[in-house]
Amino acid sequence: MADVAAKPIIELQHVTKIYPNGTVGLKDIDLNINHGEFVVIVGLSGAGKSTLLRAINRLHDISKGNILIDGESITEARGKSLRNIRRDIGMIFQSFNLVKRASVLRNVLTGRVAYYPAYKTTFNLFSKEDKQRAYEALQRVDMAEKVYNRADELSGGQQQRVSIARVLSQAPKIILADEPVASLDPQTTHKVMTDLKKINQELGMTVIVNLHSVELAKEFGTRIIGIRAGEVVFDGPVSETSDAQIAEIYAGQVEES
Ligand SMILES: Nc1ncnc2c1ncn2[C@@H]1O[C@H](COP(=O)(O)OP(=O)(O)OP(=O)(O)O)[C@@H](O)[C@H]1O
Repeated sequence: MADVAAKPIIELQHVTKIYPNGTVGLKDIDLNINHGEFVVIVGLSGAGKSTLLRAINRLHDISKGNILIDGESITEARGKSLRNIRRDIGMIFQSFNLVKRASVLRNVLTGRVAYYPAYKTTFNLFSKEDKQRAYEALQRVDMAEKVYNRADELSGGQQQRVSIARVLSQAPKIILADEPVASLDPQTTHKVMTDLKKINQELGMTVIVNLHSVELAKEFGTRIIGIRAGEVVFDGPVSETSDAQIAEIYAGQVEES
């Protein structure tokens, strides 16, 4: 049992991503992320943070290397096994990616589609259990009273919380959040980050969040990974990370103190 618990949930082995136009997105990245971690990825715009998250769930194919999810290669997976691995990975986007004209409930239920054959989701044949599950996910982010509202009637922060509920209804092992608070005001930002933290602590889901704000990274993360020009330039526990180290991620230089 101890061995199973010790196995990382995500393993990146020599991962390189080169875009078709020749831009190097990721350069020979080796990284292990353990079950239950709350990892924050920081770095300048263009450093490769989104590329890294999109490589993990294979929204982007990588050019070299291998990525294992819970011991299984998502890089090599095809068909049903790829779908099954992807079901274990939920994604939260800066722009929420809700179906704006659909109800909140309908949006959250789409988190279940990977569990159904296509025809059932086309005809809205979600089970009673899944509707209950969707409602509970909305309760967890304090959005249950909006269950029948249309998504486009909600504020940005509310839409992001609905997108978190959608991920929860998917019941993944991993949540990837790509700049989830970049377009939100400070108060709403706090609420969304607190929801993610609670989900991590109470449900044990592994969370990886890309953030621009170092302050938020220090407040919510337990581990900081710094990316610069497609490379990991820092990796350490938040509690032991100094401001000078963070400055180095951004500037490429250690500040003298
Ligand atoms: N589809 C693409 N084709 C070519 N180059 C791309 C593509 N997507 C990203 N890039 C490039 O890859 C590098 C990493 O981009 P990425 O979006 O991962 O950075 P980021 O750290 O997430 O930045 P931001 O914080 O602005 O979102 C950048 O140089 C970017 O211009």
